[in-house]
Amino acid sequence: AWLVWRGMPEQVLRRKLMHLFRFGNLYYKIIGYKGRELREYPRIKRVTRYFDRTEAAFVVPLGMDPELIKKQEWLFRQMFGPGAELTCGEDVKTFVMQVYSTSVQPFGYDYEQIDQCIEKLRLPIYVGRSRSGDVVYDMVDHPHLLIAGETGSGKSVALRSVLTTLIRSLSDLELYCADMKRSEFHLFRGIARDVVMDAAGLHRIVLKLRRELRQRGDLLDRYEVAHVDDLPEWDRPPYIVLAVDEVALLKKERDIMDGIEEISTIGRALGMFLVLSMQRPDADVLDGKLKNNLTVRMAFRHADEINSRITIDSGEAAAIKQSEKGRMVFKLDGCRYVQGPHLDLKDAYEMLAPYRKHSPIEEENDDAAEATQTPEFEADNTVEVGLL
Ligand SMILES: Nc1ncnc2c1ncn2[C@@H]1O[C@H](COP(=O)(O)OP(=O)(O)OP(=O)(O)O)[C@@H](O)[C@H]1O
Repeated sequence: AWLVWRGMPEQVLRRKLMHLFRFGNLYYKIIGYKGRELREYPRIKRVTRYFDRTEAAFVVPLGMDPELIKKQEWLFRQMFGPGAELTCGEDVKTFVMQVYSTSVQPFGYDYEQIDQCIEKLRLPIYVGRSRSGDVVYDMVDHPHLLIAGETGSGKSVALRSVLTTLIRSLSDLELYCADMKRSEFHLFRGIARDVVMDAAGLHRIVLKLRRELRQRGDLLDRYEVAHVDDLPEWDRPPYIVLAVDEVALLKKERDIMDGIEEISTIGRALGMFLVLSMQRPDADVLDGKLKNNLTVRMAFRHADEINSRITIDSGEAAAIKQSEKGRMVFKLDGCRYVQGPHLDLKDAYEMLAPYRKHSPIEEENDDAAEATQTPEFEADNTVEVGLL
């Protein structure tokens, strides 16, 4: 009977969890009599089995830093497999670990189903499906997204689906797209305010957005509020999203990178958000402030653990198989495996057709005409100097 009891899934999970606490050094140390070290491990409150998952709740001992558990959450996936998800309760000391037996298969972008998930969000990002269900978040609460992964891992498809969802759900969104690879953002011509394919174009956009930041700052000051959402409706500016594909190519463009860093620092309260993508996470580009401000990360397959650590502070994105297209480690309040929706270019064109004001070809001609005129940023600089 004892052997049968020991072999029960609940007991196995309890033992494994205790094992993990011991080997991961997850305990509270007390120095006892004659300097002897006493260890108090987290207490497993319950283990429950459901048809699709097993759930364990544990409480950290009084005095133990819960961050220790959060920092080592990769250990839980190492021990229980990619189906393990760890969440922290509201009382800060209780954690719930769920181990799913089901796996997530690739799936297509289904806008009806996505619409249901994002109903109440102001600036909705549909990430995809994890084993526990659809993953969505509000960009207003979690600004600035970084998408990284090696070539062919699914970054462009993710960018396409994220921007398509935003366009479809906000009628007054101001979208700016910069495509350093010149391969993806033609889809948004005629919809976005501006679509540029080179550093000079992006420089112009960044100057414009920096000016907009200052104007919005003055507006908040005038109304004495802390966020654009608190402004009266008639004077509330729309949200702005700047999407840059392959931002690592801009690392030598100091002016542009400074502008992007400024948006990442003060953009949240002013309603300006970033979506940046890069193939190889570059420590020079992601160093310091910018990396800290890109609070949400989608890490598709990375070439090696070092790269993966730059993106998500853990080596897990290197463990995604090459065949697992669209699979990512999604980092927001911890990490979890998520499968992104597949949206191919033709479907995206059809889906966005009603939002297109004029054809991409017409816009290309407009751009060419604009390029022959005085660049906007030069004119703007003159006005600013005049004002000063
Ligand atoms: N979510 C997904 N589900 C299923 N297949 C996907 C998904 N995302 C991408 N793929 C497949 O992977 C291929 C490559 O994807 P994608 O073009 O997004 O890669 P990438 O990371 O942008 O590569 P590169 O950096 O070279 O442009 C796509 O053509 C598609 O077939």
